[in-house]
Amino acid sequence: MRAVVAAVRFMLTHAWATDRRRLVVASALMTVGYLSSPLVGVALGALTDAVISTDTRVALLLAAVLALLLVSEMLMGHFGHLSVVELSDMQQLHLTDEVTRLTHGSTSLADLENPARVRLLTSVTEGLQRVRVALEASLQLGGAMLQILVTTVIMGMVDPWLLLLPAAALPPVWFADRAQRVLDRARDASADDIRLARHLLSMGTSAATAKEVRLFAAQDLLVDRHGGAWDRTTASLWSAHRRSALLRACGQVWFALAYGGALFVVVRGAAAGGVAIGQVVLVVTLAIQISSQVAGALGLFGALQGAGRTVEQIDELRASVPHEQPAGGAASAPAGLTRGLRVRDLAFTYGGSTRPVLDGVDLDLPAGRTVALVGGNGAGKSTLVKLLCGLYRPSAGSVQVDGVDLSTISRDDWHTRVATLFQDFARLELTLRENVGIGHLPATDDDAELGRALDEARARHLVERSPQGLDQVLGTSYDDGRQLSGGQWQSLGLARTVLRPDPLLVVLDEPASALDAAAEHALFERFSATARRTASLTGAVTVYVSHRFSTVRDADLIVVLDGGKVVETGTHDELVEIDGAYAAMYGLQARAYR
Ligand SMILES: Nc1ncnc2c1ncn2[C@@H]1O[C@H](COP(=O)(O)OP(=O)(O)OP(=O)(O)O)[C@@H](O)[C@H]1O
Repeated sequence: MRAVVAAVRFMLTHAWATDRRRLVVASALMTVGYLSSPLVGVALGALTDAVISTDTRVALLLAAVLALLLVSEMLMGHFGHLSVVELSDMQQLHLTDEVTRLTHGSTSLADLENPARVRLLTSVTEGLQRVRVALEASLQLGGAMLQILVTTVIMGMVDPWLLLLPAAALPPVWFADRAQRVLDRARDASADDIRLARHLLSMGTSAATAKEVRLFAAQDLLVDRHGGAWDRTTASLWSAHRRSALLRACGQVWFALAYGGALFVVVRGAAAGGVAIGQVVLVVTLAIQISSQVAGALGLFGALQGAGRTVEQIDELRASVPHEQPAGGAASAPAGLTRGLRVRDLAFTYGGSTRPVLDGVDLDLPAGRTVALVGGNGAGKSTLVKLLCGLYRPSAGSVQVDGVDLSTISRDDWHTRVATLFQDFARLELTLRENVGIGHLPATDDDAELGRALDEARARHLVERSPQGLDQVLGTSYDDGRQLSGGQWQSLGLARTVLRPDPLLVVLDEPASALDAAAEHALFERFSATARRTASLTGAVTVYVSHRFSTVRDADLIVVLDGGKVVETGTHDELVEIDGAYAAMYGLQARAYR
């Protein structure tokens, strides 16, 4: 019941704010349509009496009224639907926009990796389809309630016992409520399988993964797993639908018994001579109507319960995203760095795990310097980088920005001062302009600024060789889209990074893993020039993660991580001198290249 109230309140408030004239017109048309049905019963009863008393003039008049009422009953709902359909589309669009905004609203990656939140998002996106019909269902439910009320009053005027008939509809409402909950629980429980099925489908159909799928001949596996996920989902939903239908049937059987009782009351009255034939016709007509009215209202009730659940889940999503308070703290990031970044006794454990990935990390990353993070797979390099970027909150300890705890700085503000290029940077199937402009959105329409970034990244030729220039769409999904090679995408990624104005932290996390050693060296040379310029302007710290020691050796400071702890720090020469973990890794790679 609570979900129905939530749905009706949301739909009507939103429709009123969007287009109140259309809402009023739709409500009026539907009300006229719904009220026509009980009036048909009244006209039919009166017509019967007029025919029996051979009053032809009244009978003809009533026949005309009856015809009008029947036409109105058929057409008003249709015109009501036409006036409300556009509003319904606008509502669904509004909610879809809001869900998209809420999905992007959380600045912490941990929220996106939280299984409960991911499940909630799946249920909400599935439920958005149901919301589309909810405005019309709200108006129809209002009309149906009015219709039942008018029908009851008319029947009560024939025999007060008949006033009890609509009360007999309460148990079916209760059963319908239970039935809907059974369905909702099954839908929520299937959210993981639905997500898995979608993921498997996109793996098989997206160009990015299709080559591996084909080369590993994994199509059958994907199809089987996809089928399995859908089988589990449909089995669970079918079983829920069966239980739900049984519950609804219990309510309907109950109502059928009450309906039979009502007819018995009237027929007995007619047999005793206390009820006119016209009134018997009236009650039989209304009693037939009321059973379909109650069944219709129950159906609408179910649809609104589903939509209301989605509206409540969107509220849950809204509550989980901090809106009023800026994420992180209220302080602004400094204009420039003089001391640099300090990491103090930092520990981090991923949600759902008890094992810390970083533990007791202490580091000084001096302003204006280049720092390389090295270590074996899973040592914690990327995690440390994400903590420096403010994408995760530390489990213990702190990151300090010129002595100010990063957790007290507004996260949005900090993010505008961080320039990154990750190994899995986003390759957007949008225009070349947008792919670079996302590094600093205000510059998206500034061709000169984009040109500067593209020059620094040595990617200008990509624009020159594209028929549409900066407005060339990238990717293979569109007819006129242009696909780029791995290295060309990398150059665009770099242009995006250098477009960021005045960064305080520049991060390159294995951006060149797809490049050969010479290309990686060229990339870092280009990047070092930019890093030096940025460092002189803002004292920015540049952190890069790489497994290529030919690149690493040029860093001002090298940090060696192992098992989530810092095991060595120093320059290349110092670390070779110590002859520890770094020297061993460097020696191994140097021998391999000899
Ligand atoms: N999102 C995540 N959720 C849970 N555990 C994670 C997540 N990301 C990484 N880990 C775990 O944290 C540990 C450190 O991973 P991280 O990616 O920081 O290592 P890395 O040093 O960058 O490794 P590589 O050189 O292989 O990229 C690994 O054991 C990994 O399994």
